[in-house]
Amino acid sequence: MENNIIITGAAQRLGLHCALTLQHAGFQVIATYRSEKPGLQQLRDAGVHCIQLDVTDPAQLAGFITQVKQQHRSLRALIHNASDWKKDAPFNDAGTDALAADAAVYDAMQAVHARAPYLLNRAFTALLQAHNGVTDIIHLTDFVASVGSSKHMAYAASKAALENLTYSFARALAPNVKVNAIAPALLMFNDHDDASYRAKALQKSLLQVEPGAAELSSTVMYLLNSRYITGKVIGLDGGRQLNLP
Ligand SMILES: NC(=O)C1=CN([C@@H]2O[C@H](COP(=O)(O)OP(=O)(O)OC[C@H]3O[C@@H](n4cnc5c(N)ncnc54)[C@H](OP(=O)(O)O)[C@@H]3O)[C@@H](O)[C@H]2O)C=CC1
Ligand SMILES: Nc1nc2c(c(=O)[nH]1)N=C([C@H](O)[C@@H](O)CO)CN2
Repeated sequence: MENNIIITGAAQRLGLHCALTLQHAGFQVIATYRSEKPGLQQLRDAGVHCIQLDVTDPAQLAGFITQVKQQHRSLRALIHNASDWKKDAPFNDAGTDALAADAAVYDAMQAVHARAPYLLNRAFTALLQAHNGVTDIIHLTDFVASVGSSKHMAYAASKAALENLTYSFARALAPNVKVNAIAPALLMFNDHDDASYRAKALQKSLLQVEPGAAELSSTVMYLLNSRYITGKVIGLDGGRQLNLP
């Protein structure tokens, strides 16, 4: 029986760890990636089918959907991990190009975090429903979807849109397909994060730790193994919402 799982943006960091975890757990992982990364060799060595895909490119998205439908009769899960953590452009209401800069950031965030999951979920609904047994859609959102962000407004708004799509698809696709979101706060720093940033970021949660990629992968496995969770947002945030002054 096919046990295919698609995960997007899986060439590095959280997505890479998750794709390898799923493959080693016996699923047949289809990992999409935008640009070549060292992690792709690990995926290929593990037997993961890697497909190049910019989820914001209409032609590439259409081609990917066609390819998957031609090669597979069903899907066990669809995991939307691909993401771009873009900062808002600096406030510059005097500049003539400010509007263009703001529009570019806003459109890019909506395209990767909301438009692409919406289109892929609808394109693959039949494959998810064709699987023998319960199936899953998992959206990677963010803690800031619920509280906003002063420096990543467009990013946070797009993750909030994805969070809302969780509710809509959960209602539309039950009972065969479970649809949930995972909303991390800090899971993994970036290499360029300096000591000051890291200290400040750790202070934001009650638990004050950087848990790493395994925290996400184990939560994905938990959702895949659940028979009774749908329409939920699972917060992986160290108690950040309670870390109040
Ligand atoms: N790391 C953390 O602490 C947190 C992560 N999250 C969320 O968890 C998920 C994984 O996080 P993380 O591993 O840090 O993510 P990354 O920032 O490492 O990005 C994941 C991948 O998304 C790919 N990507 C970006 N834009 C596109 C696109 N248009 N089409 C296809 N792929 C694209 C990137 O490809 P490329 O390399 O080519 O740019 C990258 O490999 C994300 O959704 C993120 O928002 C939320 C809160 C905290
Ligand atoms: N696509 C990404 N989204 C986010 C990242 C990241 O590295 N890539 N990182 C964060 C931060 O860890 C934040 O949660 C804490 O500073 C948020 N989103």
